[in-house]
Amino acid sequence: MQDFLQQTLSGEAPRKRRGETAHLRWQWLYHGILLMEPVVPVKQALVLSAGIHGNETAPVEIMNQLVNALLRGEKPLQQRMLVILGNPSALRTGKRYVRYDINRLFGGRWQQVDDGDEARRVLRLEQALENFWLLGECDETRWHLDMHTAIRGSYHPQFGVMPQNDRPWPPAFLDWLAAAGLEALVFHRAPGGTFTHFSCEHFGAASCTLELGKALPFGENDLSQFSAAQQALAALLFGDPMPATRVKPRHYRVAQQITRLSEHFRLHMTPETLNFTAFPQGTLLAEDGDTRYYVQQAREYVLFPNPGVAAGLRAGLMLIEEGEQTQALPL
Ligand SMILES: O=C(O)CCC(=O)N[C@@H](CCC(=O)O)C(=O)O
Ligand SMILES: [Zn+2]
Repeated sequence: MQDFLQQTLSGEAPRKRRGETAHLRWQWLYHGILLMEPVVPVKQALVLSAGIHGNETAPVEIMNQLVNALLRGEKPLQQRMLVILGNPSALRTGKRYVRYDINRLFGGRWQQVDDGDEARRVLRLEQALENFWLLGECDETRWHLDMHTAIRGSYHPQFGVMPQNDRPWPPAFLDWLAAAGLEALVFHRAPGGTFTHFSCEHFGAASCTLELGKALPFGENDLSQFSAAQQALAALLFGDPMPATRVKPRHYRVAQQITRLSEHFRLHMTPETLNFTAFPQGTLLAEDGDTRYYVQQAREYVLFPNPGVAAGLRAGLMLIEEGEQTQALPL
């Protein structure tokens, strides 16, 4: 196999399903799912995924360059690695999803939608992770980097969303995210069916959804904007030098979720509102029939505002910055 992305987009299985270079063995497991293992055993196991949303192409291009360099034998591999292109059908159409947003279906939620390609794909990805982590040694470190791009522009162009739990994050993981150029980290406690929540909750992985700029079609991305992330990935995968950390990421946590409940949902933000726009306490953010969403804390920042989601799904998150005053001020 010469090009993992082209192979995946073709919808065909490769003629040769396994192979090796001087540094590694690879095995094509299924469409968009590739196992790569160094010939010398290692103690790190990484799941690297992109294309969970079919219109988020920059991370797919970045990942494909790295993987193809490994397939050509040009680079050594420092991790046992499962490489995933999440939703091949959506990648082919250039749409976020075909029928269901698969990043809301992990953790068994795929069972709640009518049978379809995307529900089966989530089951396939859950099983792939299970096999991958089960194969490993129990003292392996487990990281999952799921790379996306955002629909809107952002005051922090590159940032991470991380499932929050009571375990401390490994310092090496936080250092890597900072070196990758993430300006902000958003900690989110409520599981929302995302891939990173699933890998963190079920396998104890250190997991992060990386948001690398704005969603654009294939061929329109300026990958030079992501040089820190590319270099940090090359350091992780190949053992290249780590880029210097330019800024320490700011930390936010989710204060409330805005949910679209019905077709009456109204979001009181313009299409130009950027991610991390701040709103003062008392601002009416959205309404849906009798339900109204207001800013509750002294100041909250919006993330992923999207009035067009299906009923029952997240239409935005409201954040507070760690260290800022979190008490509601008197009105
Ligand atoms: O820009 C948007 O509205 C969505 C970008 C995106 O796909 N973000 C992920 C975040 C996943 C997480 O919360 O960890 C998503 O919405 O699935
Ligand atoms: Zn996405």
